[in-house]
Amino acid sequence: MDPRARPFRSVLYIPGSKDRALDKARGLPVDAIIFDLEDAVAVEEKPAARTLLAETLKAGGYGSRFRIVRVNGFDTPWGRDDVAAIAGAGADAVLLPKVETTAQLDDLAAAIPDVPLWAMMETPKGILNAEALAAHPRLEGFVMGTNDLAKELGCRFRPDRLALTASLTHCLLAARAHGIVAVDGVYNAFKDEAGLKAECEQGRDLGFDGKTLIHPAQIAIANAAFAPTEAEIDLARRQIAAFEEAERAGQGVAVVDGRIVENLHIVTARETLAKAAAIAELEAV
Ligand SMILES: CC(C)(COP(=O)(O)OP(=O)(O)OC[C@H]1O[C@@H](n2cnc3c(N)ncnc32)[C@H](O)[C@@H]1OP(=O)(O)O)[C@@H](O)C(=O)NCCC(=O)NCCSC(=O)C[C@H](O)C(=O)O
Ligand SMILES: [Mg+2]
Repeated sequence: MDPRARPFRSVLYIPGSKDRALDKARGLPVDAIIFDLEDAVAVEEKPAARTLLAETLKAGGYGSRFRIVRVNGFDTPWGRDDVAAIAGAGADAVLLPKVETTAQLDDLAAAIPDVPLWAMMETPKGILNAEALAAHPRLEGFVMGTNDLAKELGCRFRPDRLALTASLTHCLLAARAHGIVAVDGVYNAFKDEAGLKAECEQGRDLGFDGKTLIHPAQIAIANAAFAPTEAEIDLARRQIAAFEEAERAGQGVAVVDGRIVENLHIVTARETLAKAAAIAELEAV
C-alpha cells in the first residue's frame, strides 16, 4: 500500500512517560502520534515509560490516528528492549532516531519483522545518505529532526531556516524518489502561533506531507496548513473538467484562469482531490 495514501498533516510527539498526555491524545484531532521513548524521556524514567507505553498501546482507544513509536537507538542501553516491548503491542510504525546507515535499518527490521520502519533524519551523515535510506525496502517515512540537525551543523535558528533548507529539500527529493512519507521538524516555541503558521506554510510550500508537533495547541494550525484549501480544490475540479472537455474536442491542452492545463497538471489535480477526500474520511471517523 502507498504509505502516502493517508494524511500526515499533524504528527504529535507524546513523551512515553506522561500518562495524562498519553490519555489526552485519544481525543486530539491529530493524523498521527509519535509515542516517544527517546529524547522526551529522562534516563531514569526509560524502563517505566517503555512498560507504560506497551500497556497503553495494547489498551488502544486511538481510533484512526496512525501510531508511531520512537525507540531509543540500538547504540544505547535501551533500544533493543524498547523494540521487544512494543512488538505486538499495536504500533503502526517504529521510528529510529539518528539513522545514518542502511545497516541500522537492517538491524531494526530484523528485530521487528512485521512493522513498517520510519527514520529520523537529523545528522549530517544521515542526510547525506538520504537516498540509500529512502530506498530501504522496509522504510515508509522520514521525520526531520531539526533540533538535532541544528546542533550538529552548529547553525543558528532563523525564521527562514536558511541553514536547514538544503537538508530539508535533499531529504524531500529522496523521499519523493522512493514514494515514502516526509514530515517536517518541530517548531519549539509552542505558544507562538504566527511563527508556527509561517513555518508550516514553508514546509507545505517545500512539499512536506505534514509537521511534527510538541503541544496540542499546534494541531489546528498544522491541519489547516497541510490540507488542500477550498480554492485549490475548486481549481482542481475546474482543471479536470476543462481538460476532459478539451480531450473530447481532440485537444491535449486546456486553459483555466489564463494558465495552460496539460495531463501532468491533471495528475496534481487528482492528487489534490484524493488528499481532500482522505482527510474528509479521516475526520468523519
Ligand atoms: C512542551 C511541554 C513540556 C509543555 O507541557 P505543559 O506545560 O504540561 O503544557 P500544558 O500545561 O499547556 O498542557 C495542556 C494540556 O495538554 C497536555 N499535553 C501537553 N503536551 C502534550 C502532548 N505533547 N501530547 C498530548 N498532550 C499534551 C497536558 O497533559 C495538559 O493536559 P490536561 O492536564 O489534561 O489539561 C509538553 O507539551 C511536552 O512535553 N511536549 C512534548 C515534548 C516532546 O515530546 N519532545 C520530544 C520531541 S521533539 C524532538 O525531539 C524532535 C527531534 O528529535 C529533533 O531533534 O528535532
Ligand atoms: Mg532529535
